[in-house]
Amino acid sequence: MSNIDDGSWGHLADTEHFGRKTSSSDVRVISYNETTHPKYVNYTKAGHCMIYSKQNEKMFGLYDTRAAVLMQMRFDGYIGFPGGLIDDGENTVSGVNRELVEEINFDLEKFTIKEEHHVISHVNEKLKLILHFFAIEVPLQDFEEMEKKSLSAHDYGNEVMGIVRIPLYTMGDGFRGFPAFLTNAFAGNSREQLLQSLIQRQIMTKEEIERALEAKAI
Ligand SMILES: O=c1[nH]cnc2c1ncn2[C@@H]1O[C@H](COP(=O)(O)OP(=O)(O)O)[C@@H](O)[C@H]1O
Ligand SMILES: [Mn+2]
Ligand SMILES: [Mn+2]
Ligand SMILES: [Mn+2]
Repeated sequence: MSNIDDGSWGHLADTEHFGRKTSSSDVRVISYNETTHPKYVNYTKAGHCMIYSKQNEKMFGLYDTRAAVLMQMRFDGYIGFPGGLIDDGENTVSGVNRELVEEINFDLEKFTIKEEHHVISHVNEKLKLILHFFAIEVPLQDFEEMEKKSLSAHDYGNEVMGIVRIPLYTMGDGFRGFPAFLTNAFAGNSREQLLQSLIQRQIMTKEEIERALEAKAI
């Protein structure tokens, strides 16, 4: 008998409310250095990172793969990026690097997330939560190495239920592939972070993203 109905959150209780779905109206873009303003000193900060490797392979000889992009199936059933809550007093990028080591066994000897990898930050006034987002491009060989190493990450099998690559192509029926992927439940504002960075890192055009968002299963 599963224990989901005992209502307890255990040690998760102090952060579980951050995981609840919020409407996009509660979240607005904020500049990275604005987040260092004293009024945000009591806000909880989180940082997540998109690791990707551009590639021009054709899937089944038909569909442009564009890039290998790493996301994860989380313990809460949402899809999200590796990363997490920055500890009190912890430097933001140090916190992101720590979370990447915990969650995907990131090799800090090879790559470290720096402020130059920053893509966008959002603030959720309601939750008093700031969500920093980074993206780092790596060679495909290193990307594949990371995927393998992620299986022996400390949080593999608890916070992280596995990693996924994202299908960035749209198949013949106009829906399966990327549009179908976007119908998943996403953690925090990770869906927005994904779309923003695909455009910013020139993996997809704004028009392609809009088409994917409008596509309907037939
Ligand atoms: O990929 C993401 N992008 C943006 N926000 C996320 C992502 N994953 C989770 N979040 C939000 O940030 C909060 C903390 O992230 P996470 O659950 O990864 O922390 P942890 O790894 O330290 O436990 C989550 O409760 C959720 O609201
Ligand atoms: Mn954490
Ligand atoms: Mn974590
Ligand atoms: Mn996490």
